[in-house]
This record gives sequence, C-alpha cells and structure tokens, in this order.
Amino acid sequence: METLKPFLAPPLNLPPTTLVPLALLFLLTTLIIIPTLIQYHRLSHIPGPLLNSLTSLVYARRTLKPGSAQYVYDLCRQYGPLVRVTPNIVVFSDAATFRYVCSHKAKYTKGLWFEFSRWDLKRWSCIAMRDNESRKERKIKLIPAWSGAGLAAMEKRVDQQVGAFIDLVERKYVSGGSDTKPMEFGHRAQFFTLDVATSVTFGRPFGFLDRDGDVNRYLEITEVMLPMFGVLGALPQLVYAMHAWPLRKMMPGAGDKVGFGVLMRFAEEEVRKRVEGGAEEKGERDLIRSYLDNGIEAEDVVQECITLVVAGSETTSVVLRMTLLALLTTPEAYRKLQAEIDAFFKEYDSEEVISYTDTKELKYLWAVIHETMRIWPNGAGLSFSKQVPDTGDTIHGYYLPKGTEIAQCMLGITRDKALFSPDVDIWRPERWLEATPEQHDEMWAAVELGFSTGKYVCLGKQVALMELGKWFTEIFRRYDIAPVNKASPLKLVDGVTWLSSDFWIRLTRRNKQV
Ligand code: HEM
Repeated sequence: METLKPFLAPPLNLPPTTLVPLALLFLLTTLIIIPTLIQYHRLSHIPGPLLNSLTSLVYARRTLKPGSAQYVYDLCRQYGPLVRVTPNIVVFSDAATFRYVCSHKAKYTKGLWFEFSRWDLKRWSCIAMRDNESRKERKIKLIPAWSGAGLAAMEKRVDQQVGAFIDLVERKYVSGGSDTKPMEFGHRAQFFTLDVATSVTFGRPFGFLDRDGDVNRYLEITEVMLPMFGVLGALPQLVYAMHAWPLRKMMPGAGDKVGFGVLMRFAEEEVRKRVEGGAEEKGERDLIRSYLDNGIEAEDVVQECITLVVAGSETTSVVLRMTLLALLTTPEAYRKLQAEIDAFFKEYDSEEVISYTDTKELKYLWAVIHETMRIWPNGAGLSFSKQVPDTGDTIHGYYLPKGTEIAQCMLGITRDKALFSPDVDIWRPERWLEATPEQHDEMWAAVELGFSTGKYVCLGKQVALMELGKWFTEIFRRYDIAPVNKASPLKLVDGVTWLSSDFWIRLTRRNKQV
C-alpha cells in the first residue's frame, strides 16, 4: 500500500475545480467518444461522408428540410454502389440488390424502423413483424383475400369511390365561363384513396368524399406525423424511447376522440361485429371475414385493418397528384392521353366505370402512370430498411456485419441511365412505348420495386393500380383540367414521400360529354 501511495495521492489532492472537468471528460470519453469510435470503426470500410459515419444527426437534420430524398440520391451518385448514410445505415441504388435483400432465400429481416408501425405493443400486423418465420406464417393467411373473388369485390369498391369522386365534382367543382370553383386536389386525392382503403377494409368508406372534408381530424393529425417518419428513418433507435413510458402514453390509442385513435377504435368495433355474427353487406365476404376465416386472431385482424388504411392511402394519392401535375405541365402528353381515352369510348360507350381489364388496352395511360412512378417513386426517403442477418453478408464487395441496416435509394433505381436512356430526369411517357417488349418488362420490373418485392411485396398493388387507371380514365373522359396557379401549380417537398400542398385545379365539363 505504501508503494501505491504516490500514484493514488495526487488526483485525490486535486481541487474540485480541476476534478469536475476531469470527471466530465472521463464521462464524455466513455459514454460518447469511445462508442462513437467503435461504431465508426464497424463500417469504416464503406464509403460515405465522414460526419455521417460518426453521427445519425447529420442525416436526421437533413430530413427536416426539403430535398432529403435528393440528398441520398446525390450521395449514391458521388460515392458509388454502397454508401454509408448514418453510422449504422448503408444505402444501395440498384434493383438487383433490392431483389436479393427482399428475396425469400436471403435471411435479412425487417429493420428497426418497422417497429414504428406497431400500433399495439402486444399485437402485430404483418408489416411490423420482423421475425421472418412469423411473418411468413401470417402473410400466407393474408394473401387469399387479395385474389379471385376478394379482388373482384375490391374492384367494385374502387368503382363506387370513383363514382363518389365524380359526384363530388358535379356537386361542388364544375367551373364554367367566369365562374371558377377551384378544387384543392392534394386533399381530394387523399379523400379518394382513404375512402377506397376504408371501403376495402371495412366494407364501407369513412366518407371523406361525401363530406368533402377531414373525418375526425384523421388527416390533420397524420399530416403532422408523416414528416416525423423521415427523422425516425435516420434514428430508428428512437423506437425504444417511444415504446417506453412516458412517451408511450403520448402515442395514439383507441380511447382518443380524434385522429388515428378513432381509426383504431373503429377497427376494433368492426372486427368485434364480425366475430359476434356477420356484419357484411348483403352476404358479401369482406376482407375482415376472410382474414378471420383464414385463422388470424381477432386482435391481430384489428392490427391488419389499421395497417391497410395507412399503407393504402398516402402512397396512392402521391401517384395521383404527381401524375396529374405531370400531365398539366406537359400539354403534348395531356392531349395524347385524352385522345386515347376518347378513341376507346367511341368504340365502347358505357356509363359504367371502366373495368381494370379494359384499362390495359390504354397503353398511353399506363405509360403515363409508370413514368410518374419512375420519376417520383414512393418511399424515396430512407424508410423500409432491412437488417443484415446474424451471418453477416457481402454486398458489392463490402462486408456488412450482422445488425447493419440496409436501405434502397429508389431514385437511384428508377433513374438508371442504362435502363431508362440518358434523359432519365425528364418525365417522358413515350419511353415506355418506344421500348421493346423485353426492355419494357425490365423497366417496369425496376419501377414496380416501389411496391417492394419478394417476401415484403405490397398486398394492395393491384388495388392501387386499379385506382390509378380507373380514376384517370373516368376523370379525363369527363373533364378538362387546368392548374389555377400557373407559376407554381403546387408546393412539393421530398422526404419520406412526396408531400404536397396548395395544388389548386379548375375542372370544366368537356364538350363531348359521356
Ligand atoms: C402506389 C401505391 C402503393 C405503394 C407504392 C405501396 C408500397 C408498399 C410497400 C413498399 C410495401 C412494403 C413495405 C415493406 O414491408 O418493406 C407495402 C406493403 C403493404 N401495402 Fe402497399 N403500396 C401502395 C398501395 C397500397 C394499397 C392501395 C393498399 C391497400 C388497399 C396497400 C396495402 C399494403 C399492405 C397491407 C402492405 C403490407 C404487406 C406485408 O406486410 O407484407 N398498399 N406497400
């Protein structure tokens, strides 16, 4: 002990003014600097900006400003096929890697981000399940509702909502001469997709179109929540805080009087009614009945219903808005689409909403929709990340240790010059018609990755395409549309998705009315 004294004594004799900063430095080093360096070192072989590799805050801050999708796309172009965007998230920008990561054979699991789609911490919807075996078991039980008779029933519901949209226009928004009745289309697109999603799920729409307004402040509250998903994409670890007390208390719940909680309560009641004895319209099997019959427990069906409304609304309304914007700003495409639709109805005159099968004959219509999904792909921000399995993996020659989160840069995939020709940044539907059948299939195979693929593929893909094909055919057949604000038709922000506001349009009845 005597021999140790000289070593122990000096620090103990230090005055508090020196001791406190020393203790703080020690804490800083052990709690922040060392973990940061260890984290940095784990993926230091992956290219990317140094600051991004040290802290998630760089990208998180970026998501709060417009242009975060473009930011990731620029990083991919600057750094190559694999880029480190945060200390634990790497991004690829090619279709082949996307297909591989989502394939059944690859053992990747869903990333931490998906924990945010858990509405009830005791129950799971398929989209939030991160364990591959459990989600496989659940998905097998979900799929049958989305084909055959189930899909045919959904098509009828889409038709009803296209009809409801036309009724709304006729009631309130037909302009003529000096009488302008402007419509804010951003919200009306959401009303349409929300009414389709709720009708497909619960057998009847929430009635956004009927009311021509928000229902129970659902949209108002989700609009506040959406940008948050961008930040959470950068900092998925925040999920642990959000799922714990006290933040957990602030999350939506079935007891809420407005917003998301109302949807939760509605889903609970609808499922309960089916369990207690059939609430379906005139004997039609609806989606809830099909899920229950396939052996999914009632509490889990509630979770699936909530997911469906969320997954099926904003996604499709983005494509509706951006397609309309592209058409309004490209007169040649607008005229061609209208001419194609007119020619079709010359041959086949009917008041009924066009069938999904018949829309397939409208080649230019699909070129327009595919081109929009290419230029403004859904999920352009850092969302939907997946996690590297326990074995680790090597992508583009870089080793990724287990637990690394990996995400796709959709803009990199859909703006690949080799696949889409050098004018990739231009919205030009003709490229789809100029392509050989093989090229066309390859191009669509890349763009449709916006619906994900493999074990994660979107269940509502056919419904979304139906909505888009039918809406444009029936609206362009009846009305002429012009933007109200010519200098700036809408305000657009790219983030976790393409958020827009103030998209004012003027609809007039076409001379040759059907
Ligand atoms: C353009 C429109 C749409 C796009 C781009 C889209 C995209 C996606 C993506 C990327 C996923 C997978 C996320 C992941 O797990 O990695 C997904 C899942 C899902 N989507 Fe869609 N979606 C669209 C429309 C719809 C519609 C209209 C519905 C329903 C009416 C729907 C229902 C679902 C459901 C239920 C899932 C979960 C599937 C699962 O858990 O495996 N989606 N969607």
